[in-house]
Amino acid sequence: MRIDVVTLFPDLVNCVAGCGITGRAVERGLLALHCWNPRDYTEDRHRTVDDRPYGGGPGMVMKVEPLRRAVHDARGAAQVPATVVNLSPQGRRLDQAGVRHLASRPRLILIAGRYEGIDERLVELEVDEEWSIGDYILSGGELAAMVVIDACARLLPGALGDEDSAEQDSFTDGLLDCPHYTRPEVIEGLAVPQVLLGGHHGEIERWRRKQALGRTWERRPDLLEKLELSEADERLLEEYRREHAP
Ligand SMILES: Nc1nonc1C(=O)N1CCN(Cc2ccccn2)CC1
Repeated sequence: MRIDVVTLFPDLVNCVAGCGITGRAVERGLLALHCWNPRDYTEDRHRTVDDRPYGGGPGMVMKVEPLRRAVHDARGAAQVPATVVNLSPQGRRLDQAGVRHLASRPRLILIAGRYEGIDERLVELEVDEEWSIGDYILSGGELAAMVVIDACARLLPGALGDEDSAEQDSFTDGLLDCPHYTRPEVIEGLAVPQVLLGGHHGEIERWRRKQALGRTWERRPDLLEKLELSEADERLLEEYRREHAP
């Protein structure tokens, strides 16, 4: 998978290529990451990428031309056609289904805007999809782009080692994760649940599934409403509810 990012801060975005699962995906050739700086596509001596908004108002707006030239060169850097994505609070809210959709594209060009935003005509001329990583305002699209890069990289075949794929599995079925514990067995009087110490794998899996169902019910009932639970899951959840009734 190739991801190009149009950004005024390539050093920030390139951090994902240097460590962790994303760094390993790049090392293994699973993911190619390239940044394109609109400032390199300016033609004035001040290298201007933004300007005042028509109609007045606070802040600055990113100009079309430098962005468009950067997108054009990003498109031309590889044969495979790209899906151009603008990261913006106005975009569709990103969830795991959205990540699966984006990770299924052979190429993405992510536009990381700054300031008050980008001239709407760039969106009309070049952007295929707009995505938001959440209903809050960042200082720019770079962190949002890095979230997309990380979440997509984890879905690339071969990106996760065994130690990571379990974590991925626990989220792909739409439930929150169960609690996790490691040594020592007791901290400040808080003991690890006995079932996890007994070595009975069937019981451990049952307990973990029940905890995942129960925590989802308690913390994110909206996620549970989207799921068709099996009869076994319904029974486990009912057991959890009985055990945790206020
Ligand atoms: N939340 C988010 N999920 O994706 N991106 C964000 C996010 O907050 N930002 C900050 C503002 N940037 C510039 C901007 C402002 C207004 C309209 C379009 N672009 C984009 C990226």
